[in-house]
Amino acid sequence: MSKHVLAQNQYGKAENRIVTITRQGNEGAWHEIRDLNVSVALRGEFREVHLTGDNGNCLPTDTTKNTVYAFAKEHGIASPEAFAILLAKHFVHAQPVIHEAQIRVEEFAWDRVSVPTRAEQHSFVRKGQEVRTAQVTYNGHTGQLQVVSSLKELTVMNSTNSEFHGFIKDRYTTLQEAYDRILATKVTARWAHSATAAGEPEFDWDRSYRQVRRHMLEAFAETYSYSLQQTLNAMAERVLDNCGSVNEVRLNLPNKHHFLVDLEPFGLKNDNEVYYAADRMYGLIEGTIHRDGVQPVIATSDWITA
Ligand SMILES: O=c1[nH]c(=O)c2[nH]c(=O)[nH]c2[nH]1
Repeated sequence: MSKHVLAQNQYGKAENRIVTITRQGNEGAWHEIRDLNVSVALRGEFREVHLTGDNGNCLPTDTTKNTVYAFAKEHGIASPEAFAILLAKHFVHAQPVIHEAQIRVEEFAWDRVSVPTRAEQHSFVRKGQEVRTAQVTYNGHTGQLQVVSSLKELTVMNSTNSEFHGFIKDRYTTLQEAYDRILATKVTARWAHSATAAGEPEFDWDRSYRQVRRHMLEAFAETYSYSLQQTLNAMAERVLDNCGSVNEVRLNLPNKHHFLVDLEPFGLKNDNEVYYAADRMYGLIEGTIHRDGVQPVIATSDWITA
């Protein structure tokens, strides 16, 4: 007889990151997305599992994860609550040893990028304001005034119009070529203003910020992308083409990978609908684009993380 008591216990797979795309309208060009973080906790007859090593009552956490992704395909995600109810009932009804299931869902909300083109059908910006910053350096000897504006934490996604193929293949390459993938990134952008703009007493900094932000978003949404590097260049060029006061743009773009979940083992076909949103590792694409003849001033050594 043990002198210790196994009290409350529960287990399951936590933080299943899942993104779904539902295609509607004309040729499925109108995309609806849902972006969830789903955690499963099962309670029931798990004494043996803890005390003797007999796993006869143990539904693997891996299975709970697979169920989340398979249910997204089979039933869709109507709402966090509806999806959680489906899952909770499934676990309890499917396995007599499971008496209670608790499903926790976080949903990340997205707005459409509003652009005057059809890109709004598949381009999204995550809800919540980005962080705006400014760095001003004034040299008393030279009188030089340097203004670098920036934004960070601006997360964007294109649910189509992104491909990646034709890359180098060496003996370590396993990446498959992609002809329709999700392209998502959390933008950190810094841009340096010309000395003329910086010295202008009436310069409208708020307006300038809004313009730069809008042009970057529009370029992200409207660029049919063959790499995040190409999108980076397009975003910076759009700003330089439209914002006369900006001389230089530096972008740090983590490639927030979304992997198509293999649903074949469950007899389900994944038609680019259900994705696993990985938060690590991530590709990190960085670069500076400046006007010809201008000396770049923005630091290239900052440590940016996704
Ligand atoms: O847009 C991309 N650029 C890359 O350099 C790269 N490398 C990779 O594995 N995936 C991607 N995607």
